[in-house]
Amino acid sequence: MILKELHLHNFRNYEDLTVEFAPGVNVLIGENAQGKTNMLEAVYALALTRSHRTSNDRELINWKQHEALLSGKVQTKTDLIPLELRFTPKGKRAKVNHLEQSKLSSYVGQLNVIVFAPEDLALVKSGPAVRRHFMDLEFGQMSSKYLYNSGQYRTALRQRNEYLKQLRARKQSDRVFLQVLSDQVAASGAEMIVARAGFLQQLEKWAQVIHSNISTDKEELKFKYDTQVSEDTLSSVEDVYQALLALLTKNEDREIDHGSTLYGPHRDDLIFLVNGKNVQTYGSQGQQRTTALSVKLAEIDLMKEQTGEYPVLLLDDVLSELDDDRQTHLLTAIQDKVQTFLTTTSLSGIARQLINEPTIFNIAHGTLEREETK
Ligand SMILES: Nc1ncnc2c1ncn2[C@@H]1O[C@H](COP(=O)(O)OP(=O)(O)OP(=O)(O)O)[C@@H](O)[C@H]1O
Repeated sequence: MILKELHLHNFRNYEDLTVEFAPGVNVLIGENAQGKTNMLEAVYALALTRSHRTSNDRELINWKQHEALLSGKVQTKTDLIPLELRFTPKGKRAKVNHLEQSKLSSYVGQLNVIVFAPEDLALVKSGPAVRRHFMDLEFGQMSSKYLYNSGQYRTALRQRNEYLKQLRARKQSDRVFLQVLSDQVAASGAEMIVARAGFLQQLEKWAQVIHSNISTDKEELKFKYDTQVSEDTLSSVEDVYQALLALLTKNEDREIDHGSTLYGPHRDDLIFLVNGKNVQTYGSQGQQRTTALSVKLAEIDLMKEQTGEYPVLLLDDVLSELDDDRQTHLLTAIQDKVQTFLTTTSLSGIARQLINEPTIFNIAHGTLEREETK
């Protein structure tokens, strides 16, 4: 898919701007603090209704204004889809094809994006919360069912944690209600765990080939979904539900002492193994970067497989962080198939000759100008 046109109104430091993008590589060049990341953030927000770098929507609205508007046109193989997203002090409103969506989850999925920023290179090195966030974000874009279940799970988990705290403080004593909450956590949690295991299997298939190419066949990448339920239950929602419910029921007293839920997908992790060894603990910096890059590139292929369309790729200042070899792999993998937005302060650290006919935009003080091709 291609984001053909984007309109920003009072979004961050953009007052009012309409821009037409190219289907290939769009390079956004500018000095620091001019609005390059804000532009990528706008594309990301138009896709997912929220920012990739803040959870506070107020930050997205221009400081001097009360509302912001993003709109755009997405070209898929078959349709041209108008999208609109309004940020107001009362919340967000989203339209697809000019029709207001009552749930944001029915809006997400029209425009699929993958963002790759320097902090993503730390996917392997960081704590498990980063990898859980990665799974939820990417799988949520590919499956509205996953998005729905993870929302249900968050709500059930919050309620159960609150109730455990009340039991701990002896403000409540009803264990039957705890079981009702345990059942809700186990039901949506089981859906999430089985879906994650399935998606990871698919993603691993793509990532293995890419990793093997980048490492010139010297390394084999494998994924391990690290979850509290036994591996042989992972193909059945009912089996995972029973296993999770049993864990929650058996450990009620411990959980009341903790005042929080200790079992479920919010405690899971994803482990990357290179040649059989955990790359987080034993991998070199280079192996960790290759793993992160392989996973990101694999996502592109998986999204195409799952949705029938390539996503839009956002590369936020990431090329200069990669050596020539990895830059070459990245650029050859995406060119001529994935619409790409790439920010940089200068093209000098980038193997420019690797980019076929880039469309260059100069960004300064929240304005953007397309460079004429010579
Ligand atoms: N809500 C807002 N309203 C108005 N301006 C804002 C708002 N949020 C951020 N800015 C301004 O946007 C600019 C930062 O833009 P951005 O993060 O896109 O920088 P950048 O061009 O990517 O720079 P760098 O190369 O340093 O990452 C800053 O000048 C900041 O003051």
